[in-house]
Amino acid sequence: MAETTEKPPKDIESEDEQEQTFESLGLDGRLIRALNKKKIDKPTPIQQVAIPLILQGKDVVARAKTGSGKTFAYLLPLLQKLFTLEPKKKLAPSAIVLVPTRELSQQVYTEVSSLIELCRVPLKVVQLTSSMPAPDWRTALAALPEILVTTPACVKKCLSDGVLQPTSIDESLEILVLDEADLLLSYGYEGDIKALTPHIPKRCQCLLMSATSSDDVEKLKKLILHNSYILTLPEVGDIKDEVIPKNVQQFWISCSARDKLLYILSLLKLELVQKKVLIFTNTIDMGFRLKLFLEKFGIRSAVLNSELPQNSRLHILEEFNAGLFDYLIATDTSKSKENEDNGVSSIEPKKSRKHAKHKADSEFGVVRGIDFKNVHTVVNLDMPESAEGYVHRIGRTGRAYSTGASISLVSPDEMAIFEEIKSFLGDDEKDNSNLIPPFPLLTKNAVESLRYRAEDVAKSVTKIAVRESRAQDLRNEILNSEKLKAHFEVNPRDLADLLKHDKALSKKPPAPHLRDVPDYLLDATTKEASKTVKLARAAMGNTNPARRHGFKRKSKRNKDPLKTFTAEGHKRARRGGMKQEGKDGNGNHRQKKRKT
Ligand SMILES: Nc1ncnc2c1ncn2[C@@H]1O[C@H](COP(=O)(O)OP(=O)(O)OP(=O)(O)O)[C@@H](O)[C@H]1O
Repeated sequence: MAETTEKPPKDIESEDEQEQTFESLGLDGRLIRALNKKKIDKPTPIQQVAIPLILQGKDVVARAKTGSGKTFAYLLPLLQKLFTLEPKKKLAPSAIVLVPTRELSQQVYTEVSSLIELCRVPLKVVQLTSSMPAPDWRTALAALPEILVTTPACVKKCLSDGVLQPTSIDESLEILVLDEADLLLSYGYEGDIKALTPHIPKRCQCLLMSATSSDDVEKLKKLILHNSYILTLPEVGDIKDEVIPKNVQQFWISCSARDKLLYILSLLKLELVQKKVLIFTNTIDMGFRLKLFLEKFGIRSAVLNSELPQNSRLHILEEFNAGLFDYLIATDTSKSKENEDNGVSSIEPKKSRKHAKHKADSEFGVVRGIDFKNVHTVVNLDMPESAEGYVHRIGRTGRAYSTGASISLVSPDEMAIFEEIKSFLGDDEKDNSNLIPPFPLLTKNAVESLRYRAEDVAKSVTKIAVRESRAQDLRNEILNSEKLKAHFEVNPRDLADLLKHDKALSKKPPAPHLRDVPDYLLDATTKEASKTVKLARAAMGNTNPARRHGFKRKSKRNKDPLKTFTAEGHKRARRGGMKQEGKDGNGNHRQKKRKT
């Protein structure tokens, strides 16, 4: 099999130079009008390259950074191809989109359904999930949908249960998409994909979309792509631009593990970050500990983790995306990590840990590929376990043409992974690239002004309180999940306003003196920083939740306080080699690492 690698034309390599339109890519007028209704009028670089090639019928392996618009890059030409297909009685779908998780399946399904509706074309799409009973699969496929969105495991089950006939697939299948291809094998779908491959007809156009390249993608290419012409869209620009979108500003804060709650409180309470905020923790218990802690200061948030029932997870995502709450605490670490004897997790009794393991959903993917809408700030309360995990977390902001920021709270124990991340991103000491500088808006004074209150409250969030809240939340969500199931069945795209996920878990309301930060506690620098962030938010049209739905097309560089503001603390930090931030000697540790 000959493999051809083509580079995209020079003029589309740089995002700044692009001038292509959806019309010039050859896209159908109905699709363009549908996109306009979604306020999308300019293709992203990956769309500019991939759409014409897919329209020409080529197999494409598209690799592009997170949030670069890969979903439309394949969905738009896929739909256009189906618009023009001869109508004939087909016993299997013409297009199958395979994704690694149910969340992604729901996301893609919603996107296709909405495009079909806006285009007013008589195409049918169905979604199959492993939680659906087999008779439901039969019913869904009996409606003879043109498009099937599902996971590889479901397709295999459809084949083995006779719900899908291999001969029908052979007759019908025109396009097969493997979305988030880099994850499919790591989610353990190799056997499922192998069960499908013998039935993929030679003429079927195959598309592999992924955010990172890996041996798994190579393996899939060999497994799936059997046309002689394979087109690989190579990395664009240098590695830094490729891995993390340019429009995301990354920062870090050095603090001890013990001070992490204090630091996040300072960031949120002093309003030094733009909302909406997505906060990552490595354990579910830490997620609940943070939620309870913030609640005491009148900051409401929701948690998202693998333990929650699927309907609740989908609904939390919908509510967050609709702007119904501003702070979402997500736990994305693997189950094995959750069950390790580390940190807060270790407090769980054996029985409960077993329960958590049992409950956690293997098809859950809180981060990878999920399109959190209009997240302006990602905070790593705990550092991720790998550089790849960091890239996927940070990729939840700055999607397509929007801007965003990330702040990583790094304790001395996490310096090693932080250094690994920096080197992965190409943060080179020698060329002074300083890709992840210290966060400039939070001064030592501001943090210290909240220390007493934060430490006092942190003590009251006991291990037992965390455990009880976690169990209570799970019970609530299981009940909610039943209601949501009925709700989704009747009205899948509506929002159930009555089921709020950011409800307070503690019985006592926050003490009035903790709700507001008294003026005398704030220094002039922090007041100015907070005012600037608020002004920037207003300038970016980010004050009214309804307006957050709009897509920010241009980065507002000059209005972004992170680009213009310099706090005293930051200057000192630079001069003093981070000493100002850490009693714990992080700066020294960092220096030492750098020399090696
Ligand atoms: N041309 C465009 N203009 C503006 N917004 C766009 C455009 N294309 C896609 N988007 C929006 O950008 C966001 C990110 O797109 P998408 O989810 O397809 O990214 P992705 O490359 O698949 O990311 P990931 O690798 O994280 O899955 C979505 O909200 C999508 O609606």
